[in-house]
Amino acid sequence: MRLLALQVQDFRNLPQVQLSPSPHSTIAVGQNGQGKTNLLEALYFLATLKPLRAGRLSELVRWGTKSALVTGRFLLKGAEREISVEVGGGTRQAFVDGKKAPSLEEYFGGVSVVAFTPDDLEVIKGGPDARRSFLDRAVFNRFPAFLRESREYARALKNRNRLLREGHAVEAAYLEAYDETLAKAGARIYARRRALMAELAPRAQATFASIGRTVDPATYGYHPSHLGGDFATADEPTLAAALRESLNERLRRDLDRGFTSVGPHADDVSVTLGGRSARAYASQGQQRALVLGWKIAEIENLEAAMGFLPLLLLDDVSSELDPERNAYLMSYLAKSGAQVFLTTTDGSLVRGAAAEDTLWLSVHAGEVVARGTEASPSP
Ligand SMILES: Nc1ncnc2c1ncn2[C@@H]1O[C@H](COP(=O)(O)OP(=O)(O)OP(=O)(O)O)[C@@H](O)[C@H]1O
Repeated sequence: MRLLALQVQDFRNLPQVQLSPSPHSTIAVGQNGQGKTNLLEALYFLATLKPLRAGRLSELVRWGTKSALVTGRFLLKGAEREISVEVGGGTRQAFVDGKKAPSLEEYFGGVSVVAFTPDDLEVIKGGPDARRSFLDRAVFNRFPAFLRESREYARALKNRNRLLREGHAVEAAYLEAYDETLAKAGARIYARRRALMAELAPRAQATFASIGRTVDPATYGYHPSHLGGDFATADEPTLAAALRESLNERLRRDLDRGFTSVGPHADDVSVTLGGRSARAYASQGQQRALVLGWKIAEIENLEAAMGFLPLLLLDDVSSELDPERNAYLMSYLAKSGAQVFLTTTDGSLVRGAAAEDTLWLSVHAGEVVARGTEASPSP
């Protein structure tokens, strides 16, 4: 997969950007607050239809304008394909080769992207919400149908919660029908997350072992809470039955509280170092290495599953890592041959990822200017 051309119009502070990225590294350099992350976010949004930073869709549209448009021309398995996404009025519309996309699967069609941002540390430091959304981005990358499936689950959950808020007067048979839908959709989410973690965790553990500078092993795990039975081996109908049973058991409490307390929306990811919670015990540097281990595992896993590397977006990551781990990452990127977009306030930090054909961009007040293709940044 390769991005051949990118066009951005009225996305955040970027009025108009048109560029032909390098097959290897494209590096956007600029001072703080100029639009570097916005450029990566436009690309991430194009490839996933999800904002990179949490928030409302309307935040993506440049102030004073009605809609934003991002278009990318990709080379996928030897054929060229253009996808675009338009955001306006709080909704988004996806297009394939200029026509409305018939389905999300059709739209994604093999396009895949992995982003590294300073916010990724939330997977260690943040709460379960941040960890779930981190996990789900990886699940979606590996199984694009997950976007539709997780929406089905969210819809079923919203309906059930609405009923629960109506309280004990709700007819049991009515609620049972909702539980059935929720349990089936929930079982699919469990199975997708479990499949992703089974592939990813061993790779992430191995990468961490080579960059963590500690003999303590890392573990990355996903264990649904309040779910009986043997989660590791249960098939989907068994998972659905187990979830239905848990929903039943907690019904009285859920009716009192007005929301559903069990299901994939309440799960967490655990990251440990030397058998202890990484959040509580790992140092800052170790926490960063744990995240880096996950991300590199994600890239390798996608390459193994799809036969090609995803597009990589790195937002100001070099300033977050210590020199040794930064050098590791840069040489990994250069060796991997992946197509990479990096942002930085200081070009010298990412020079290790730059090849002869690196495209250097300068970003200032929403203007993105190509400074040419060269092996090192011009002054
Ligand atoms: N919808 C919008 N319309 C116009 N401008 C916006 C919009 N959303 C954000 N901005 C502006 O975009 C700028 C931030 O851009 P961005 O986050 O890309 O900065 P950056 O170059 O990555 O900076 P840093 O190095 O600090 O991370 C801010 O000036 C912000 O006010």
